[in-house]
This record gives sequence, C-alpha cells and structure tokens, in this order.
Amino acid sequence: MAIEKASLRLQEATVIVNQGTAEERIILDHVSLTVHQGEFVTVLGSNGAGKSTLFNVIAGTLPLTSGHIYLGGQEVTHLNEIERTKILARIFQDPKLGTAPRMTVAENLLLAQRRGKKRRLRDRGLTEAKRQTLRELTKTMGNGLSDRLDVATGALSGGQRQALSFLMATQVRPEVMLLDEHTAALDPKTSAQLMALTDEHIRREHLTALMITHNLADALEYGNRLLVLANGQIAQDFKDSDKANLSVADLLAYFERY
Ligand SMILES: Nc1ncnc2c1ncn2[C@@H]1O[C@H](COP(=O)(O)OP(=O)(O)OP(=O)(O)O)[C@@H](O)[C@H]1O
Repeated sequence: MAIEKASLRLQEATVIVNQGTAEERIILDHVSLTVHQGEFVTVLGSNGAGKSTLFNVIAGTLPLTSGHIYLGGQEVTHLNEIERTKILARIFQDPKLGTAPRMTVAENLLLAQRRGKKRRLRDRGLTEAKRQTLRELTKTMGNGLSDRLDVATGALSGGQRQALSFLMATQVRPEVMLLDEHTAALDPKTSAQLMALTDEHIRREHLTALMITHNLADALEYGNRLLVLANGQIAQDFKDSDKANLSVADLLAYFERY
C-alpha cells in the first residue's frame, strides 16, 4: 500500500481534567502519533482507556491542556469543532447523531455536499438530475435507502440512518474520518454489511480513517494498523504484517496486561 503524507499528527497531546483539585487526572498522556494518508487504524482499549478522549481532541470537542494537533499538515490545535468539520468527518455509534431528523434523506445529503462551503443565497433545490445522482449514490448502500429519498430521516431504520451518516461523512472528502463504534448499535447482519461498505469505501477512495471498536474480530479484519490504548496512552501500535499476524487470543492477552 502506498503511504503518503501525514494526514494526522499528534505531538505530546495531553489532557488534564479537574486541574488544581483533588480530582486532577491525566486522561490523555503525552500521546504522539502520526497517521499517513490511506492508513486505516483500528483503535481498541478497555472502558476508560481514552479512546473517546483521543477522538474528542482530534475533532476539537475537547481542548488539549498541552501539545499539538495537525490535520493534513495544518496545525488545528486551536481551531474549534466547527472549523475542523471542513477537514474532518466523524460518525458516532448512535444513528440519531449524524443526521437532521426532520429533514429528508435527500436534504441531508445535499446539506452534506455543502459541508465547509459558504451558504448560497439561492439554492436551485432538488432538480431531477440531482435526484437521480442521489438515487445512484444511495443505491450503493444496498439497504433500501434509495427508495426513501423523500422520507424524513427520523423515520428510517437505525441501519439506514447509519448508512446515510456514512454517505454524508464522505460527500466532501475528509482529511481524516473518525468512526466511533459506528456499527455497534446495529443488528449483526446490518452491522457486518455497513462495516464491509465502510472498508470498501475507505480503500477505494484511499481515505485516512481511525475506527474505535470493541469488536476484536473487526479490529483484526479491517485496516492496516491497530492501536491499543490504556491509561490515556498508546500501549501497542501494530502495523501491516505485525497486525496481520495477530490473533484474538493475542489481543485478549494484551487486555489482561493493561
Ligand atoms: N471531560 C471529562 N472530564 C473528566 N473526566 C473525563 C472527561 N472525559 C473523559 N473523562 C475520563 O477519562 C477517562 C477516559 O475516558 P474515555 O471516554 O476516553 O474512555 P474510552 O476508552 O472511550 O472508554 P469507553 O470504552 O467506555 O467508551 C475515563 O475515566 C473518563 O471518565
């Protein structure tokens, strides 16, 4: 696999909460990490290991206490969440979080296509040509979404809604895609289907992605790199053939250790 420029770089990224009180704790502990364009990194760790904290600092929802973050070569340490959405996409576990419930599937997609762009005073709306493009796009999900373009997303199934969140996240090519247990709330079949689509899309578009999961089999099957977090630090970083040679038993042993 061709590895190119760094898409994401964390330099001594540290978050200390409740500073100056008896509750003071380091929840992200001097984490340095470089993820290159095209890498697909699965992120494992016990509850409280710091996985969401890592995603929160990358997305800008939690400020660093010290250290630096770069996305696509640009320092974003002091950019807020909204400013970072131009270069970053995040999909959550909860299907309700990614889409506007009262807007239709088509409206959500059109909105996603304008991510990071200035609002136009007059939008020509949904032309038949645009509708056909959206139909083709949603057909790739293979779950009936293409027949529901005019349905409010609040009325979709969880799987359809999550597939829509995924499509929305990829409408404007993100520098980095954060997948936050995005298939965990779905039934096994729907989850496996979305996981396969996610993987296919990431490979085809040569996207850079990080995916938190508690599913050890998924963590092994997908991606070219696997991080194990523990106590706010990167405890293990397996790349390419090292990752390919890992087994579920190996991973369980690492969990025992931390
Ligand atoms: N804003 C905050 N203020 C105080 N403590 C926090 C804050 N955010 C996270 N923590 C603590 O930091 C630790 C790491 O939390 P984090 O949510 O990153 O873990 P996680 O690996 O995502 O766990 P899980 O698998 O349960 O989602 C936890 O002990 C959590 O309680």
